[in-house]
Amino acid sequence: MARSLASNRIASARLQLLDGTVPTGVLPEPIERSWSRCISTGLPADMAMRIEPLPHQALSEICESNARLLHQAQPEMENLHAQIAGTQNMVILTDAQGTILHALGNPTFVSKAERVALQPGVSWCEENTGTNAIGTALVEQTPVMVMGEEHYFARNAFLNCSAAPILDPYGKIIGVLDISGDHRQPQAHTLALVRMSAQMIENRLFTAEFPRDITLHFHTRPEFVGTLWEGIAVFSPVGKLLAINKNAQRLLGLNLHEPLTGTEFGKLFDSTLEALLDLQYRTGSRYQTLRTSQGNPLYAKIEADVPPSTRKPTGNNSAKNKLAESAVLEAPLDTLNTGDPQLTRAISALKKIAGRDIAILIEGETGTGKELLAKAIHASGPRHKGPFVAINCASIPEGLIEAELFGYEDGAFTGAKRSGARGKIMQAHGGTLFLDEIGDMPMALQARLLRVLQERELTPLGSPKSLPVDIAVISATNHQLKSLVESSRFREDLYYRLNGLRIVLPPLRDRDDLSALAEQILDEESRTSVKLDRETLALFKRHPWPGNIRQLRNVLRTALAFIDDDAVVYPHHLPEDFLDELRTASTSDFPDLPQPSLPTAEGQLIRRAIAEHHGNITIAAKHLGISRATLYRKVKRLGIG
Ligand SMILES: Nc1ncnc2c1ncn2[C@@H]1O[C@H](COP(=O)(O)OP(=O)(O)OP(=O)(O)O)[C@@H](O)[C@H]1O
Repeated sequence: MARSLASNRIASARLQLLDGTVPTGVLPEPIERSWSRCISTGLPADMAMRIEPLPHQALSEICESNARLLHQAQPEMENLHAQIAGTQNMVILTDAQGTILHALGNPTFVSKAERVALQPGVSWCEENTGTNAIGTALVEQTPVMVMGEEHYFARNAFLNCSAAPILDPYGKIIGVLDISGDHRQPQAHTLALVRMSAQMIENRLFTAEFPRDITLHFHTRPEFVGTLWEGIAVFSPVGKLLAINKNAQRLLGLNLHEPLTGTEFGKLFDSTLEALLDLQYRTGSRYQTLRTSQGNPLYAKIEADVPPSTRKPTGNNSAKNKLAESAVLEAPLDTLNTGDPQLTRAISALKKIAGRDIAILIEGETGTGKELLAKAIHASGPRHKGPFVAINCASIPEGLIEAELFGYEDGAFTGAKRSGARGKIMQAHGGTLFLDEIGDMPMALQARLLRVLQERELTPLGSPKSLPVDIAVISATNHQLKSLVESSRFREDLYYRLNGLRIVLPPLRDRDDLSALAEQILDEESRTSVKLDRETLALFKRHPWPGNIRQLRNVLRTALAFIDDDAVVYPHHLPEDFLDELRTASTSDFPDLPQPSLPTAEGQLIRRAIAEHHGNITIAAKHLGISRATLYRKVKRLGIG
């Protein structure tokens, strides 16, 4: 019904178009503007267009001058193509003039004559081809979707197209990524997919452009650093901005159209580049926290070609102190209290012992927020100006964990850095050491750790001297540590040392505050106010949530990419994995669950997560907030090799 109303509206709009006028308020705004532009340039809407691809030589020259774009776009196009394989769609890349450089997919959905339009060398600029996603995205400088008869020329009505401009690191449009397909297919998620892939290409262009400068990857949430949503800014060694991506401009609250090149680091952040690099040098960590010039917290990964060991700390103490103060930015304990009674009790117990250096042990399933809680405890206590140093005992190879924790002296073992290294325990001096997945710490190290905790001093590998160390210890585990003690896999004496106060974080399925938690996450994830539909909340309440709050965050983040103008998350916005898990968990309760529809943005995220974690499915699954089994199933279904 809605469909036929829409097609009646567009049919009558087309009749007016043939009379040379554009109806107002009938078409989406970018289409209306584009039709008006086409009319004002005298393009006749009923013109019988001839498609003339560029001759081979001219196309080769254009491809050569766009080699950088082609090189960085190709892998993302292949990813995208793998996801839409089997649907009637093509992935297309054009240059900044709208000329097709590369197209993937077999356009069997169109006639031979129409196929010509989708091949390399054909121009889709608005001036020649009228309203179309590629040309209109170039003029509007924003992602655009053009459906069937919204195309200015009737001969292009066989297509539904979604296109997003691709910007170079200096903010200039250098091309367009587009998915074009059969106009009879639903296109609900295509624009989001294209937008995400264009962003990935932009991030690749960034990294490739500045291999030898100082690059900051940052976000307001630590887990977003290194993802599609991260902000990237590149600085010269003297702290002048060389380039910045759109995400970074948004995160820093900057005007997207203002020229920014040359801006001083200190104008964008509440610190100097020198101080940040010093902090990296002193802590030995590329991951640092800092604030925007308006005081908003950010998490950053620093990529500097200057090896930290060759840098000397500057004597600029005020800048250093300013940064050290801003190094702890976690939410205080109260913000984690969203109304679950078990958590309320835990937070009240934690407040009572604040500042008493009682070792805290946090138990809870994966993704229940153990690390977030540890950071909040640190931020709420008297050590909050000191460092918070986290170490994941499960992810460091057994042979390296000792050196990581205790540090080593110059030449302690082959392959060690000549200058030696401070271990994580020493890095946490004056602050908090967070031992994540403590249950996986090898037995031999448990004895050494126990000694440090008892004697409050440590001896680096290869050193004859002990050094005093002042740390608060918080540990966390997905297991019940007591049962590891009972099966002799964890030392009892260490267990009691670590367990001054035991906090058990409830799994999400048992929490009473799911709705409040989801709202809080939506507030954090979205710049505008977004609501959960009643049915969505009902589905949430029935879901087993094996990935807990991490999974909830990922589900909401994906859904946000797909929501419509009414800013409400409906069940059909939810990702496939979530619905799959729900179907498995409650087949009879929800016969109306949205049916699977490939492609979704999930495939994209999964590929990225697997690549980023070098094929490690366990860590990729954790990063995505889904179980290993679900990830394997998904990988198989999407044919991700
Ligand atoms: N109370 C909360 N409010 C909002 N987001 C939360 C909350 N607790 C956890 N999260 C989010 O869930 C994700 C996982 O949190 P965290 O890393 O602290 O969990 P964890 O229990 O330490 O996980 P793991 O055991 O797998 O290391 C993060 O994205 C975090 O931001």
